[in-house]
Amino acid sequence: MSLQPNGQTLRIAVPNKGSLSQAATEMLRESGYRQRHDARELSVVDADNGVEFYYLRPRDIAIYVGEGTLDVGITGRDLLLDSGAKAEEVLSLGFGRSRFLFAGPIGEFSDLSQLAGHRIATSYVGVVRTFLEDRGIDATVVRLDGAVETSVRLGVADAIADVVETGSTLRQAGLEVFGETILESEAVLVARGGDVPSGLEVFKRRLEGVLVARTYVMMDYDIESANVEAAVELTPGIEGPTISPLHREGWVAVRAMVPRAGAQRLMDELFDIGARGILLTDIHACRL
Ligand SMILES: Nc1ncnc2c1ncn2[C@@H]1O[C@H](COP(=O)(O)OP(=O)(O)OP(=O)(O)O)[C@@H](O)[C@H]1O
Ligand SMILES: O=P(O)(O)OC[C@H]1O[C@H](OP(=O)(O)OP(=O)(O)O)[C@H](O)[C@@H]1O
Ligand SMILES: [Mg+2]
Repeated sequence: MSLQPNGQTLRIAVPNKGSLSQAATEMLRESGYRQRHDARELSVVDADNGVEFYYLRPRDIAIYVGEGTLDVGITGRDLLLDSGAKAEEVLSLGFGRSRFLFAGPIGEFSDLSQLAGHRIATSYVGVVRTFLEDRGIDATVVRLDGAVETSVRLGVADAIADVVETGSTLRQAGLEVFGETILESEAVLVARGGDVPSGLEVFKRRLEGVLVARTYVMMDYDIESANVEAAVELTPGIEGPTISPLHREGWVAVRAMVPRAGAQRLMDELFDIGARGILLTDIHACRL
């Protein structure tokens, strides 16, 4: 078994179900790790990489990591904050994005101060209590496990605080958002505060490699040497673009990583200043 430098396996918690589960598993696969093929598997040992994955409820993951039972985990920022666990965010992972907001029956609430004396249903009691306390709003928090939007119609609560992605669940329930956003969430890598478990740096670097590979593409083009400075301003790359001689007098080949977003517009601009043979290719993995 290939182990971490101190001979230990890095133990990693991964969401077993819900919104984060599939994307987390895909990201780990892209990072070169073995993942489960059957949703009933509880853990997977990847001996070649010296890691072990435990598939757990995303809500519980920060608790396992905070207690030190597991070394690192993937969960939602909102779930991490709600848990109150002694775990900290070490990397944001760019998927599972959501907003956490208050909502009430259409036309009934317009300002957060109106929540005073009312009942607010939520599955995120920790986040909501802290938010209300910080603003000195005295309201009753009703803990529900899910389907929070229905609670208002059934008379269990006057307003809700919940995860909103597209907003379609709120609309269906006849509710509307009011007040400021409580928090913006996405999937994050969490570790125990203060500790740097052996193997975490390698694991984190692999995930960062996937994030970069998803965010950037590789651009190649040929251009006359006279125009290369203008072209390089458009494609500065990360460290600096690679410029190689072409077997054609007065021309060079340029290679640079560019952000995926806007890459087509960049190709148009490069063409306009004389670049030709402009190619865009995906990056599968990288270490910067
Ligand atoms: N549409 C969404 N609904 C719920 N959670 C979402 C959504 N989009 C992103 N998330 C994020 O996923 C995490 C919640 O995942 P969790 O598995 O606990 O709930 P779920 O996806 O609602 O699953 P469940 O079927 O158990 O209710 C949070 O970090 C939340 O911000
Ligand atoms: O803004 P939307 O795109 O509509 O997504 C948000 C809804 O999705 C989740 O519910 P889920 O389907 O997980 O059911 P649950 O309430 O039982 O957790 C979340 O709790 C919201 O209700
Ligand atoms: Mg849910």
